[in-house]
Amino acid sequence: MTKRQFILHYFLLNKWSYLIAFVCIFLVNWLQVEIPRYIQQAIDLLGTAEAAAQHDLNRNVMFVVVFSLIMVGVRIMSRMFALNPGRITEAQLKNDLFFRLNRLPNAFHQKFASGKLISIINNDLNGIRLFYGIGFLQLVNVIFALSLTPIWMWRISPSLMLYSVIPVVLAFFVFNQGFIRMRKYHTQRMHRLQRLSEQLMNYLSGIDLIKNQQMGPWVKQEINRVNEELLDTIMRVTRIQTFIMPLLDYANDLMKVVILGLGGYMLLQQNLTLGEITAFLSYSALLALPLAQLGRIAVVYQMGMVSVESVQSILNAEIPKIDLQASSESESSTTQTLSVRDLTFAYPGQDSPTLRNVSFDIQPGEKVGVLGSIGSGKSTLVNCINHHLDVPAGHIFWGEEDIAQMPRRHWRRFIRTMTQEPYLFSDTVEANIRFGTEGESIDRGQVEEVLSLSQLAEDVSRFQSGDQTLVGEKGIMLSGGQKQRLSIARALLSPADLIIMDNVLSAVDYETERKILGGLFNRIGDQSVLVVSHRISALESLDKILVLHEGEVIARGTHEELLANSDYYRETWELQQHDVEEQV
Ligand SMILES: Nc1ncnc2c1ncn2[C@@H]1O[C@H](COP(=O)(O)OP(=O)(O)OP(=O)(O)O)[C@@H](O)[C@H]1O
Repeated sequence: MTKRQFILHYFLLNKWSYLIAFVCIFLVNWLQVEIPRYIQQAIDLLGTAEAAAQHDLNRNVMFVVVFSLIMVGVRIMSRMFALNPGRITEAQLKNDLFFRLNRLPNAFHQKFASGKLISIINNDLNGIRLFYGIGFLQLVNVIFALSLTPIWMWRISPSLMLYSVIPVVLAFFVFNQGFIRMRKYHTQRMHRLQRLSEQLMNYLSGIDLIKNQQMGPWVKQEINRVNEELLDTIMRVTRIQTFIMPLLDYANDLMKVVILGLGGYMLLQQNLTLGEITAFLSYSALLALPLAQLGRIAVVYQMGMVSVESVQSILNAEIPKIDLQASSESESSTTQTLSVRDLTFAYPGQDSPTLRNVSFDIQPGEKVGVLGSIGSGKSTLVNCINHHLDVPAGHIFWGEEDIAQMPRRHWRRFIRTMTQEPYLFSDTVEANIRFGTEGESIDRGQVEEVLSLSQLAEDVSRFQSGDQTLVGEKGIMLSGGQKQRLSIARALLSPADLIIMDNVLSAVDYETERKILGGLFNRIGDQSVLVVSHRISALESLDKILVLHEGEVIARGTHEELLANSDYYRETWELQQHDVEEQV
């Protein structure tokens, strides 16, 4: 979508509202220029003593009063219908952005820092709300005011009108120069706001580390630097604004001087009446507000344009074509075989691949383990299987279906991944377990069952409010092991055909790990499981274990077979035996 199409698309969302506002603004402006006409006639009738003139005078005064009252009502309506679309557009855009962000692949989120996204959603959408609300109202108002008012002035005296607008034309010229300069700074301001938000998010996420490592002064200095840059841009915009905004006011004052001077001279020459000069002055007053508004329109317009660009950087980000396909509603009746065939994967920009020629199958109901040292590519393999990473076609299959050709939403109905860094929401234990299952009929018994399967029930019973205890932001109130077990409980609540556990038990002791896995395998009889770990104790009871080393599968088999055939596996096992003995 181009910028123009974007603006039009959201404009048309509220077309009826804008249409009513347009008519109302026209009416207000028409009434505004009509009223001085009656005032003019009334003033010119003041010196006449005839009864007919008295009647005309009363009629003119009545018109002024009635028109003024109508104008109040229409003005309120014009504001309502012109300002509401700004709010509606902002709300609609928030929905559109969240929808898009939810569907964009991981590659997008890796490039776009969360702080920047938050700044776009808060600051840039603010700019768009003003653009579609007050921006529209003031623009239409100014167009009508600046076109209707001079026509009426022209009708009274073309020459006085031409002389009196000279100051305004000059002010416009200078104003335009300021407008061009401001555009650059408005873009800079939005980008610096995004950077500040990005920095703040970064530092707040690591606030514990910053305190522990006494990095406070350095962080303060960094934030101060970014803040100073932002302030500098804001000050530049303000300087230009303080210079050009009053210029338009001065132009209006100057216009009045011309009207009084030149108009007074014309009055003496009897080319104009007193009423006509009064009307002229009223018209010049009518021009004062729109001229002052021009400055604000310029700011709103520029902020709106910058904001549209930022929002478009999200809305125009490409969702992979495959994910746009409607996911088929059919559920698999039986679990399929997962086949990884000759998978080689390199991250973008990497010379050597992280995974090399990896091949294995997970049969329905089979429990498979992957053992590998730190950095051997275990998480990369998991993220290829669950399609977080863009895997090449023809290497990972679910039954006969190539997962690279499957919409991700469809694929994730069959697969559940528990990661080594569980994410918890700032809510209660129960809400975290139930998260994402709204609409499904899950009773308390099921919640208690998964709590006990993940060996968390005892911990939760010790919490002051049981499973209604608030876990704090990102689960700050829980230990690392409790967080991991809570994420296991969450994953167990919603069924899946293939469960992947990526190092999820690294923060629990060997005994708890044994209990969790034992209970888990009992419960998930027919489901396939892939357990990834660098601890052999988590894998030894599985049907098959793959040994991953520097991205390659260097051995495979059962625990006993590997002890007999793989030196790497045996040495790792012997080393880990000491840890087990220490914990027992
Ligand atoms: N997003 C990424 N972009 C580029 N390289 C990456 C990315 N993620 C991981 N890598 C690299 O890929 C290699 C394998 O990482 P991976 O996280 O898969 O290992 P792992 O076996 O899961 O390690 P650990 O046990 O520490 O979790 C590492 O060298 C890592 O630096």
